[in-house]
Amino acid sequence: MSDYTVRTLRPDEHRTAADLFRLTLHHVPATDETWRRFTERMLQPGRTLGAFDTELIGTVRSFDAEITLPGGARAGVAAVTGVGVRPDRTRRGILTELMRAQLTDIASRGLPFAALRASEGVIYNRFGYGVTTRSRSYRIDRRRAVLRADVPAAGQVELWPLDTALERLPELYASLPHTRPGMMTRPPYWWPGWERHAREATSPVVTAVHHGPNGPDGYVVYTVERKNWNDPAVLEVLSLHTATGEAFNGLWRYLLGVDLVDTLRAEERPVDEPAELLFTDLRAVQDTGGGDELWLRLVDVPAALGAREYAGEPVVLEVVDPVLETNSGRYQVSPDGVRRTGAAADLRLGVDALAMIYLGAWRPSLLAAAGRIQPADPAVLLRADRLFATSVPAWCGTHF
Ligand SMILES: CC(=O)SCCNC(=O)CCNC(=O)[C@H](O)C(C)(C)COP(=O)(O)OP(=O)(O)OC[C@H]1O[C@@H](n2cnc3c(N)ncnc32)[C@H](O)[C@@H]1OP(=O)(O)O
Repeated sequence: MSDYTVRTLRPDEHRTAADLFRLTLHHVPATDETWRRFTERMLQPGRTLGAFDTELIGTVRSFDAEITLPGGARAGVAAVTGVGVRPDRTRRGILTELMRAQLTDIASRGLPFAALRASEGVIYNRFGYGVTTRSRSYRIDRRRAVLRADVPAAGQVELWPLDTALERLPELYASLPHTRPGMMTRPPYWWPGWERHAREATSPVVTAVHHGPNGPDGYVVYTVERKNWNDPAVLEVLSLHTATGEAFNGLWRYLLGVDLVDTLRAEERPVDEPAELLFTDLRAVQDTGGGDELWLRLVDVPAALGAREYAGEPVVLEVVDPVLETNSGRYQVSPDGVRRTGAAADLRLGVDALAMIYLGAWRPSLLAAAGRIQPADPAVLLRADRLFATSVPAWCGTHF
């Protein structure tokens, strides 16, 4: 029996919730101006929940977007963020109640997925989220980064002043193809966060747009940190999205030509991004890290399983969902479709492990070896690996 209640917040309660979230991240509250210009515009009405005892002690929120699936279809996803419980009320089940209420609400609105970026790796598995995309970070030493003569040069790069970028980037981003599973649309609730970052940054946030034969086909947003006259300067790629290889090459060619830069850094990039292929010395590019990027939750398991493409032979999954129990059951998954079945299960797995194989980030056989999936017979794992394989590694590329 809990001594608190959970409910959807009214708009006049949103600011208190946003400040509570900031407190849990050890940030100061939003100023009146930041609240009015940016934060308030990031909150989709009806999507912020609060937990109360005598006052607000915990909160979660989301906004609606779409995510790209293997095969190219897009499906609705609740982009979950703003998760925080007041430090004097943690570890007594408040997040658990908020997550249960939020997932029930997302399910009732017919969205098959929820997704988030996790502040810590231990929080979200228990609520059915699993790591579904992974990323790579790298650094380019500009002195060693000599472009190969055979890298095609095509198109033009043009800088957009910040006001132009704020006006035109949403449309440009929306026009670029989602070339990887995991990529997400950026609805109007996403852009004020970007604007805030760009306007409040201490170094200029620059947008360079590549123009190909049919108009803009890619862009990069970057900033250069150079504290003192003699300090080494680092160019940081904040966002890079391209429709074509020409746009990718053209934007890197441009970035390497930016003056007064010693190192270029790109974080949370696709694991197979071919940056080193551009250079005479492929060691000009050095990996600096990587890790989990997007966490996915299949909220409506049959709808979610049925929305992606598969290859190979059918496999029967027995899915266990401790939070949204109607998802639990057996599903036959095959290239011809997905249906509930009474047949014996080939694989038994939690809904969080299902998220880990769903976009191809992990092969089922690897999760089985680690004890996260239980096969009825090890021979089925090859079939399952083939069934869930994707032609290109998943990547999201949108922070929220
Ligand atoms: C998508 C995003 O917004 S990411 C941002 C997440 N927010 C933060 O990191 C802010 C700081 N942290 C917090 O506000 C809180 O600690 C939260 C929200 C992470 C957790 O809230 P709580 O109310 O303490 O979680 P709750 O009590 O429901 O925990 C449920 C279980 O998860 C465990 N757990 C929760 N958070 C953590 C954690 N950070 N580390 C280890 N275990 C944790 C609890 O121990 C508990 O385990 P049990 O069921 O075995 O007892």
